[in-house]
Amino acid sequence: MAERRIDPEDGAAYTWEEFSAYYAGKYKKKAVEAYWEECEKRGRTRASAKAKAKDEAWGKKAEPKAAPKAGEGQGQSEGQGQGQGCEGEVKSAGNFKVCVCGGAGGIGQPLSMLMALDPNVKELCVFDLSVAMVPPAGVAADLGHLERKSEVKGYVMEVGQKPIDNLKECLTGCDLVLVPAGMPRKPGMTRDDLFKVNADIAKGIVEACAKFCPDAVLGLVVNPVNSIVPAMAELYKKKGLDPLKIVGVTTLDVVRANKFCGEIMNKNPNYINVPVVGGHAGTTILPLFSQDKVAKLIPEDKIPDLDKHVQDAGTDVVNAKSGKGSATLSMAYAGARLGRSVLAGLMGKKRTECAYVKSDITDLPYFASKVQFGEKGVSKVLPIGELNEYETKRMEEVKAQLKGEIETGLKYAED
Ligand SMILES: NC(=O)c1ccc[n+]([C@@H]2O[C@H](COP(=O)([O-])OP(=O)(O)OC[C@H]3O[C@@H](n4cnc5c(N)ncnc54)[C@H](O)[C@@H]3O)[C@@H](O)[C@H]2O)c1
Ligand SMILES: O=C(O)C[C@H](O)C(=O)O
Repeated sequence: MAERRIDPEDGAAYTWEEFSAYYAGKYKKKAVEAYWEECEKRGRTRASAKAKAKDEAWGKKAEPKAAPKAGEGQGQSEGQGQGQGCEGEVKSAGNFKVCVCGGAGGIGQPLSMLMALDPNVKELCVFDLSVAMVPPAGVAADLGHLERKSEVKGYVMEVGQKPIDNLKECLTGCDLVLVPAGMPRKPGMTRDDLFKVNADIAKGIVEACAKFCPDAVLGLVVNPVNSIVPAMAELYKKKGLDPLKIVGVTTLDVVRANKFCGEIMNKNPNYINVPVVGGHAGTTILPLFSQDKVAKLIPEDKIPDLDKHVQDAGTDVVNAKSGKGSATLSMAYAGARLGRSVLAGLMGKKRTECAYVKSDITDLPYFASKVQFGEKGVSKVLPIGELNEYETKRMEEVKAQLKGEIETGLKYAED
């Protein structure tokens, strides 16, 4: 039987013939060969055997790999279907309902587009306020013309109303709710300055999710992530729900670390995956360059500046946009990367991404680290791994800063 290898892009196993045919024309032959060499060898997994059997039962040939690699992110796959039953309540591919709250905003529109393009999304709900720059129904009508199977619906709410009174149809049945609803920074502001206004916005949405889609994974993009995630996760806990359904989206830090590392090392960032741990603001952002096979070759004297570049990247975009918002397009890209991984996990294909969640891997109750997504959302919060001397020192700074930001969130949940 021909050898199959797992493509980290979608976690499925392919023969060299399938793999090279898919990437031919997208990448040079040498790059495809190098990528194949990096892919884990594996006999056909239970999940892919199952998918094939299902396809045959439908009289279909196995579908070609669904999404182009160029311009799209890659979650790391971990032993697709192995050690984890694919039977039971696992949802099948292409059947997910996703909502983007704040879906007509700067991040919301491109994020909605990327999610509408995701072959696993059957229904996409774009929710926003009537004062949004475009009516959500307009965004939905526009996205509804993409030649994809996803059905896109718009939901609008008047300012001052409550999501819990308005979002029953929108949220019921959702598997994933992405939340870029809230105010962005202007030059001179910290993310913390957004706390009160954005926590109130997030609370309204989270309360509605608790009622209408308590099993959904909630990806909170809204800042300050370091405080809003603890606040919302504690609210979930109080309602008897799983606080690990609340996931702080820190994928953009990973995307930036990969990109900047690729620039320095003259390598394709698609082959780099630097874990970024801690939190999502200033010094709490800690890229672990020592843990990636390309990044660990960066000369030691270049690390402090590169680390700072990743920490400051959000502020650099805020300043470059001169008062007209913060990162939107790169954030949408990063959010869609996380979204794809969450949906893959729900389908029974484990994926690993960094995210900021309730955690016991340090002495802080919330922390960003590698997280494994599985059939119910977060299935494992993975340990930080080995740190070098520089990273060990930085970790102390991270914890000192993050502690206070977590407390802000916990206090909000108490009040
Ligand atoms: N986690 C990250 O890495 C990251 C990266 C970039 C931006 N952000 C944050 O994402 C948030 C959104 O940024 P943006 O640039 O898209 O802002 P934006 O102002 O362009 O869009 C926000 C949208 O949220 C909507 N909104 C406000 N209140 C709402 C409510 N109660 N219900 C539904 N929708 C509501 C607004 O109408 C608007 O359309 C900001 O808080 C920003 O700081 C996070
Ligand atoms: O910097 C911001 O305010 C937005 C976001 O957190 C980012 O990192 O780009």
